[in-house]
Amino acid sequence: MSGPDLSGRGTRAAVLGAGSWGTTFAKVLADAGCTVSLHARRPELAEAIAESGENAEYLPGVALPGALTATTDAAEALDGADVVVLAVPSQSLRANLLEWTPLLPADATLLSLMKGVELGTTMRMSEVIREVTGAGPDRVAALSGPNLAREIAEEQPAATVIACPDADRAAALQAACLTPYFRPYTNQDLVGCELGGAVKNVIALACGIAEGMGFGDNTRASLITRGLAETTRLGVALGAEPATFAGLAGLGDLVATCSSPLSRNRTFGEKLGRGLSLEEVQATTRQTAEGVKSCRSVLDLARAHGVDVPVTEAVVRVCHEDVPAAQMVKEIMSREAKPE
Ligand SMILES: NC(=O)C1=CN([C@@H]2O[C@H](COP(=O)(O)OP(=O)(O)OC[C@H]3O[C@@H](n4cnc5c(N)ncnc54)[C@H](O)[C@@H]3O)[C@@H](O)[C@H]2O)C=CC1
Ligand SMILES: O=C(CO)COP(=O)(O)O
Repeated sequence: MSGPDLSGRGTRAAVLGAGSWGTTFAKVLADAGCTVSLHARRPELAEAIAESGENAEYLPGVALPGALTATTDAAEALDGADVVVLAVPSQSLRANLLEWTPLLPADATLLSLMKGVELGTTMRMSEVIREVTGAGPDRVAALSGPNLAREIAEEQPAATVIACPDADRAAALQAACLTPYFRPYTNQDLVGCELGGAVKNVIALACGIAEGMGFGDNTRASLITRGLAETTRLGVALGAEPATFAGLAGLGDLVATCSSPLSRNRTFGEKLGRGLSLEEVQATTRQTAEGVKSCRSVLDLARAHGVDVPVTEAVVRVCHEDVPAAQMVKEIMSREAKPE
């Protein structure tokens, strides 16, 4: 086995980022038997979590387990950690990691929960992690799947994928977060799992826009299916396994996110579809809708590899080029007719 044994009790995990998903996944790890330190940026949030056993800002009403503590001190959170979980917005990962890298335990597994592609570099999150920390490929993993935080925090059953090129490391992570309500599968296709997660946010924005315009289930199903086709094309061009996109990190996450009112990306799109401007929608939410920024890096990545991604292109035009949603629909529906 190439990594440390993380299975069962005794695993120490640091979760960096105390938003919706970081807090929820910290609870999953604690429920699976790990000792968990959750790092929050703001002292008042860490204090409130410590005092009330609840992250009232992001997950009101969810009782957090006793094995979970919260701190604003990154060194304290990372001290002796076997697993370091990264759960900040994708575009802030690099800056955060520059600060945290000197504190990382030497052989800790670095697990990304993030679903985005870095603007400017078009790097996936695992690539940013490796570049900033210098960690080898066997130490860096990603978790992705149909995992709307609120549902998992309420212990509604869900499955997910842990992707790592090192199968032993993936299996150890699987054991560290397996609970009666959370079922992780392993996969060695890191590229496919990360891309599935990042691109589905863009497709969910498109589905939200369609919903906001008053369109129904046929439109959503068409966007999901053609969105999956373009995600798969891009993934395969980058070396991913096509089968990954039929799995939990592909179709599974796409269906959940494109259909759920809990999705921040879908909800963001819905407001755009109702006619609000990007700035107006941004003013209504503090939480991260990754697709709003990542649509541009996904498009850059696709162009760099000569891959056609019409749904992503349409989302970029509505979000960043002031193209009205109705015009976007006209453009997408008048593309050249072709075989499926
Ligand atoms: N919420 C969900 O249901 C799920 C989210 N994800 C992914 O997990 C990642 C984190 O998402 P959430 O926890 O939902 O986000 P969130 O918006 O709820 O929380 C983000 C956290 O990062 C912290 N942070 C650190 N540096 C920051 C900076 N420079 N700017 C803004 N915030 C900063 C914030 O204080 C906050 O605690 C995203 O990539 C998202 O796509 C993945 C699966 C499910
Ligand atoms: O990734 C998610 C579900 O798997 C969460 O989606 P949102 O970021 O759109 O809320």
